[in-house]
Amino acid sequence: MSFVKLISDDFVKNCLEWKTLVPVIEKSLVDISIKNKSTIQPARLFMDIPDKQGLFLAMPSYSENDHALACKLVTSFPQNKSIGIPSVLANILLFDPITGKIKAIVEANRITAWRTAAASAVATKCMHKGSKDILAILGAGTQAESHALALKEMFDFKEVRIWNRTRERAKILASKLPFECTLFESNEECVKDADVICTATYAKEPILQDTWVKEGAHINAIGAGQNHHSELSEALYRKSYLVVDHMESAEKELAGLTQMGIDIKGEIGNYLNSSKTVPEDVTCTIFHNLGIAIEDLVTANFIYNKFTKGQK
Ligand SMILES: NC(=O)C1=CN([C@@H]2O[C@H](COP(=O)(O)OP(=O)(O)OC[C@H]3O[C@@H](n4cnc5c(N)ncnc54)[C@H](O)[C@@H]3O)[C@@H](O)[C@H]2O)C=CC1
Ligand SMILES: O=C([O-])C1=[NH+]CCC1
Repeated sequence: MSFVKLISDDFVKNCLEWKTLVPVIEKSLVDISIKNKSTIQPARLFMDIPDKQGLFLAMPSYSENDHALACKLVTSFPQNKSIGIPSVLANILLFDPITGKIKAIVEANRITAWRTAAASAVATKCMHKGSKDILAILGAGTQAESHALALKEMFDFKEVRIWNRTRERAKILASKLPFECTLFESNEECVKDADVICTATYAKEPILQDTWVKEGAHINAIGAGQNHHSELSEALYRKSYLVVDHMESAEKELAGLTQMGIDIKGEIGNYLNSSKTVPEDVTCTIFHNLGIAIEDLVTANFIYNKFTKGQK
């Protein structure tokens, strides 16, 4: 009799390091941009849970190269934080790609935090050729933490700044990070002269304005659920060069932007494999990090392989 393997967040924690995860995520972003059916990922399903302001998402994907079939089931309940539970809770189901039989359930809270930040690190390296002295993070939750860790590790920023709506949470985040951070009362002051900015909140109104952002800055836009473009102002989009992780997903999830006539220039995988390049004269660059299933698949598969090796 065979059992479904259960892999906990504690096991995941011991497997993940940025220097190994970032190349795995980079390869997955290139693979998904090659439209040849060996990597399959439909736009994900969103189900609203209106009375809880919650969301349920189903994110299936398949990779022939990785010999893996997976589906992440993830919820986003922003009110959870008030009762001490993470807002985003995820599990990844891994299936045998030959038979379709389930083989493991991987707890994926940490995977979600880390694969998203790894994708932002990959995009920052690819899209931003300027200096990397000042990093500004708007938000102080799980994603803010993983982004601070990943980007500091990858680029060794001289200064890491944090702004949050409530200063208390920014202080808690700063106390957890293994390096010094500067806390800001104002989001405008926080991003002034920043080379790279990450937005990782549930803000439904823009928390980043075009006039605050210095020329040449790079922005990773991570937050705000189904309405993914609410954190940045329309004017900022208009003056920036916008790239996404997955075009098919963006057509759905960023429809509000395209309806305003804002052009999505391409998928990050096209830039990573040099089939497209970011022009040198752009004012600012934005990577819209929607978060895609193939990133979850490759990370869960990587963890599963470590888990099963340990059992032999
Ligand atoms: N792109 C991706 O792959 C992923 C995106 N997300 C999104 O990232 C965002 C953050 O997620 P987590 O860090 O897990 O959540 P969290 O609950 O740990 O942190 C949320 C942060 O948003 C701030 N915030 C909440 N409402 C706000 C508002 N109206 N204005 C300004 N700040 C506000 C909170 O103070 C907190 O700092 C969410 O929008 C979530 O949907 C989450 C996981 C993956
Ligand atoms: O990609 C992802 O896992 C998520 N995006 C928004 C909430 C969870």
